[in-house]
Amino acid sequence: MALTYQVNAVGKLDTTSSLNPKQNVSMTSEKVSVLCGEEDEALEYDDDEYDLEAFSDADLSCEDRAPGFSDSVNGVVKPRILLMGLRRSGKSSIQKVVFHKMSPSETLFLESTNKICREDVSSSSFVSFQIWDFPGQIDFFDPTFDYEMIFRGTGALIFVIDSQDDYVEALSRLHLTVTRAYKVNPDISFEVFIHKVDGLSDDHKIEKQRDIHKRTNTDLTDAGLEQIHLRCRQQHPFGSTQITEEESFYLTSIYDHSIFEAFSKVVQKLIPQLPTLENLLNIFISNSGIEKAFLFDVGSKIYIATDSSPVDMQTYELCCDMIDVVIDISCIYGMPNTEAGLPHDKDSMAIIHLNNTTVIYLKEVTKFLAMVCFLRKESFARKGLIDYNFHCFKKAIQEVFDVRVKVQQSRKLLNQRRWSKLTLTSGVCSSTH
Ligand SMILES: Nc1nc2c(ncn2[C@@H]2O[C@H](COP(=O)(O)OP(=O)(O)OP(=O)(O)O)[C@@H](O)[C@H]2O)c(=O)[nH]1
Repeated sequence: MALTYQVNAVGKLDTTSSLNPKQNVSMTSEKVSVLCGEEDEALEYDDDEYDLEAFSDADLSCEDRAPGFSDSVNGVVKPRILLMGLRRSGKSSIQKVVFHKMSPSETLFLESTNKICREDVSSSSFVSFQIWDFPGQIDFFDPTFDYEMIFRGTGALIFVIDSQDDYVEALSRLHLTVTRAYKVNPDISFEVFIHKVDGLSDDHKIEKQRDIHKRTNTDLTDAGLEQIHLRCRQQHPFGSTQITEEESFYLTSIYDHSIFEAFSKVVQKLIPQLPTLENLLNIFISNSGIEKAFLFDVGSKIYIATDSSPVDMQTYELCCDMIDVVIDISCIYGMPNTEAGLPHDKDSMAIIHLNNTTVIYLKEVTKFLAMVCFLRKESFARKGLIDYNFHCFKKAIQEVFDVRVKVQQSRKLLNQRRWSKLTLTSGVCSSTH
């Protein structure tokens, strides 16, 4: 997919004119690749669905180890993220809003999922995983549901709880899911989305979060599984919410940015290069007079890394708004007759001056990643220095990519060798029979 749009949006944004986060421009082109039978055979479909029974040995043989970003059958690295929860808790809506740019109001018309929907999200080299959306009524005791196979290859399990409903049943289902999954794969990162919080007051939200957090961990301790302690978000003493490293409970809604921010944290936990990226961002901001920098996957508005200073929701929301502005402007005024895809290319950049002397600076890093920085107007006077440091940062990121590609290639080669050895041995066996 060639990206030939050019975006050089430079303008002033008044913070009082807030942008509607629900007006997203459709611009991603996600693909679904289905691994079928043979090792290197990957078919591509647009959104497909699979029966529980369809998870045959072929799938199992594909990913029967704990996944990493460097693990897969055809050499492409795809950790699994499972979306589980009771019926109508909002699983499909989350997936559609975050990865398909569906407007939240359209999710009202989504039909209930009755099969597992599996999708590849491969928008950048760093953001590359599979999402499996499970139907609400899944039964662990159903013999056709091979949960061992599913959990064995899973990186993160997101359990969605409808906060507007009674959550007693959801908590017992969460407990069952976590205990089963942990037994099969203790490396899974468990994430709980306390969802649909748009209908709750701030006090009510915090109260529910505390209650769910407490009950979940009490149930786990009672079951002798205190080692799976799920952590809660820290509330800053001055009211703002700070995002902590190890949290597992997120207050989410598809009607604001909370769902994107929560997904960002889930995805970050699956990126092995995260400390390197964070370190590079720290070096970059400290040498450039920048206050905060994010590395964004432009298509999904997931931030894959930021420097080590705390993130507050307002800053994150401003970044999302800026990306929307850039994409909207480039969709309207970008080069015509280009292929469908991200209207974002290597020359993309945008500068927004807020009326409180803050400048937000967006610059392309790779064709799918962009850096969004916050800095004071005075620091922006040294734009030349910032651009030079950014150039060095970009080079360093490229090196991280290169190392990853090399590791992937050598793993693929190793797999192929093992595979040919195996077929050779079985060929020798059958010929001696
Ligand atoms: N208020 C509110 N409603 C939401 C939110 N997310 C989803 N919904 C609504 O919840 C309903 C159920 O959403 P789905 O995404 O179909 O739920 P699901 O968990 O996939 O349901 P099953 O496929 O039956 O398992 C829809 O009407 C959505 O519009 C949210 O954040 N806030």
